[in-house]
Amino acid sequence: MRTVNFGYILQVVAAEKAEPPLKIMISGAPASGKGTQCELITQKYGLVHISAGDLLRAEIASGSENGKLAKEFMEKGQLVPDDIVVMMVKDRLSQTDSEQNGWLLDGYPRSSSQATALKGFGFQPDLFILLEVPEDILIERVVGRRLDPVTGKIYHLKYSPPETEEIAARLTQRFDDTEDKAKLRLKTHNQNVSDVLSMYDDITIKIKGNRSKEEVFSQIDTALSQMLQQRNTSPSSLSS
Ligand SMILES: Nc1ncnc2c1ncn2[C@@H]1O[C@H](COP(=O)(O)OP(=O)(O)O)[C@@H](O)[C@H]1O
Repeated sequence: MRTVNFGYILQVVAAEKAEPPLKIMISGAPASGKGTQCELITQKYGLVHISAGDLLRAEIASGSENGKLAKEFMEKGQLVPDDIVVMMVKDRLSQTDSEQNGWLLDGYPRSSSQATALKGFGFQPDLFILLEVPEDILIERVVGRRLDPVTGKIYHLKYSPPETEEIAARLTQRFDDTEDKAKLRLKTHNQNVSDVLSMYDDITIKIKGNRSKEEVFSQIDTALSQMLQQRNTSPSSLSS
């Protein structure tokens, strides 16, 4: 008589019942707090953080032709052409870790054509987070922003200074974090944000970003945990 492997069957059933992982987009003007909030969100929810800006900086560091071309646009605070950015992001979203753990897409889409392209590949977010911060605060944040190349942690010389002298000594500044370049990036953001929002207006939450990082995260955390709760009590999960 064949023995039934109930353990395997339970695993299959559990896998089928498992909720699909969260898919989140976070958007906002330069220095609106996307990177800082992504650190906190990924720590708590285990999503894969995919930053279009980081992918582009890695491309520049690799010395590739695309990287060289991308840097020309980034130096001017302009959007890097879709034919470079779209495939980079689509390929990263398609990787197993993003599919299994869910993704937190940072700084993409930045135009309606990018949003349409991603939708064409079958990527649709559950939630679109827009961080909103007054422009004068943004400029002050950009010029004081520093990065720790060892940990990837983001600091601000005035608002979030490094914990030790050792960290302070190794901090770097992004080549596009000057006041002039920040104003160009801000102009680019303002030119595109309403087109992008119109693509996700039914799943968008707007969050005031001019508060402590903890207060901003608390509002995002509430939205994400409510979303997970709704999923677990939604008719589909009850019936399945
Ligand atoms: N989705 C995108 N499409 C085109 N260019 C992008 C995109 N995301 C980032 N970039 C380029 O990289 C630069 C840095 O982006 P990012 O690291 O997200 O910083 P920030 O959001 O603070 O401007 C942008 O100014 C732009 O030139």
